[in-house]
Amino acid sequence: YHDMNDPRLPPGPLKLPFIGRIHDLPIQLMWLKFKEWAEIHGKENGFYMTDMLGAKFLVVSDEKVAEDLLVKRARYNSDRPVIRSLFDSKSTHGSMEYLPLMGKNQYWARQRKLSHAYLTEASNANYYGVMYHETKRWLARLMEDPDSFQFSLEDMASKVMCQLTWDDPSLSEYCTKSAWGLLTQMSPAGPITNVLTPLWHLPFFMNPWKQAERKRHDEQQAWWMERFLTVKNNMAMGQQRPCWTRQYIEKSEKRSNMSGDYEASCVLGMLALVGIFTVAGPLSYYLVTMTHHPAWQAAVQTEIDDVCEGRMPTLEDMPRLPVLRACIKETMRWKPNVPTGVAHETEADDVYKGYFIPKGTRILPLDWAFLRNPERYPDPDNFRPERWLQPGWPTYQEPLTQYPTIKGMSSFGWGQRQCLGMTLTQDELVVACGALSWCFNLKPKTDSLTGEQLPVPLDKSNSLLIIKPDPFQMAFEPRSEQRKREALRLWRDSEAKDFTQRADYAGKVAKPDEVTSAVPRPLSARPLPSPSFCSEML
Ligand code: HEM
Repeated sequence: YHDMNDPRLPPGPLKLPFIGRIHDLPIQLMWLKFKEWAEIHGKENGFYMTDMLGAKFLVVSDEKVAEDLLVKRARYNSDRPVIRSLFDSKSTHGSMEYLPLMGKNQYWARQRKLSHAYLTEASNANYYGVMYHETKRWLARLMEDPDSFQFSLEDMASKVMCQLTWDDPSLSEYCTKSAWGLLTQMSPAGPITNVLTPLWHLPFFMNPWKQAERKRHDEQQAWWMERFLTVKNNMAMGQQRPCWTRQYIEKSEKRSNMSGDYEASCVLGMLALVGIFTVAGPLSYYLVTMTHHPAWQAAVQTEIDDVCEGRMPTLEDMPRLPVLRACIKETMRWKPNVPTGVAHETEADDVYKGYFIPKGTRILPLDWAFLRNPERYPDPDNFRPERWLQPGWPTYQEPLTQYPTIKGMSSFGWGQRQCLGMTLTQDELVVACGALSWCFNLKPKTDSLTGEQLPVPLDKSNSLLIIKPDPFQMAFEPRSEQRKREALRLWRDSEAKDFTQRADYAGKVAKPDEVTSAVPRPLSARPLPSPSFCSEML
């Protein structure tokens, strides 16, 4: 630790021997502290260095610096740091499991290529209509059971991913739980072993963290494999409709360089997981911002009514809905859901602006700081969608048929590791937020006892890598009886059509009385998947 305060290194808060600067870094809402330090130590350069238990962090608070380091110097700044509480998070030893966490290795290169191709193809095929179907289901659920909106919102995002990946929306609840398990396990605010990393190395028999992770990991891998094999079996029987897994088995199995079913089941499973909380985050914050800004809500509603003349908006309407896009984008700017950004790790010693950046440094592109830069975003602490709509604001861009777009936002990361889900996110948010504003007035809820409005908190969230607001209550008021009836009709029609199409595919005839309710039935107990086939992996 002798070089921790070495003057050749970028400046930063004074570090203590061994622990560096961990003692006053709160694990809760840590991006606030990171930005506070940026205002002191990174003011001049747009970056500063800190040290946590021997790991060096270069915290970047200026987008220009992120561009220099993560885009222009991407060749050696695109690795990932190891996540202690996962087994082989970087796939250094061939586990091949978590694409977004992989080191810059052969598995990452081929899985990224495949994921990119599938996401592009799905978007060209309009995601097979899945987003409309699931959005209509969600509207119906919100009418039947508005108080469960936080559950049904995540479930909607999960159903979209489960359908795209395996053509089976009934998997959504399990998939969300599985995604939550991985998200907590990989976050600094998750298991203590991500911060006090030496604890992870206790022997297995006396190591509760390793034991718990073994169980989580094995169940997840077994489930991914079970999903993969189910699609394969269905295909053999001629009963599998299009989805990414079928596409892989049909077209990519031979052509892609995947090592076999295990790797394929992982890249597909991971794709399903990664699209749940990422999309659910901005969607939850859209509810928050709309309840707090009724005037903007009204502006979105007016725009939708003018453009769509009473129909629910579709992706074809997107060019003519700039106010909706501005409110979505401003929501993501105001309440970013990956506020710390995702770290890259450097693979070579470097010198930047005269400072030494040693190999193995973790570069943290601090999205919270980028999005609150007052020069680029005047009045950064307030929700101001007009910054995307009116000339004179630094972020204004024409034509409004194309801009604002969330694609390319700093929130999606940088360079060779930039997010692959930007188009999917934009499309899903436009469809879902558009449908919400078409159907409901989003309002605070009134307490039935006191008659007072219940607060919708602005700053209460968890502190995982991908955050979401803490549970709160709000009201979904259909904009009119007629809109309510129309939304319910849309769902009934969509559900009946989906049922018939599935039944036709399976060679059966649909019976209308088998059509299910929008409110989920309790999940039957799932049989625990067997972990045996993959336990020898690690
Ligand atoms: C608002 C929504 C989302 C946000 C804010 C977001 C953010 C990010 C960020 C910050 C990264 C890391 C970038 C970097 O290291 O520089 C990332 C990577 C990734 N994202 Fe997203 N994401 C979102 C939605 C999605 C969706 C819907 C999908 C796919 C279905 C997706 C797939 C991926 C993948 C596969 C990677 C890994 C790329 C790599 O490591 O090479 N993301 N995302």
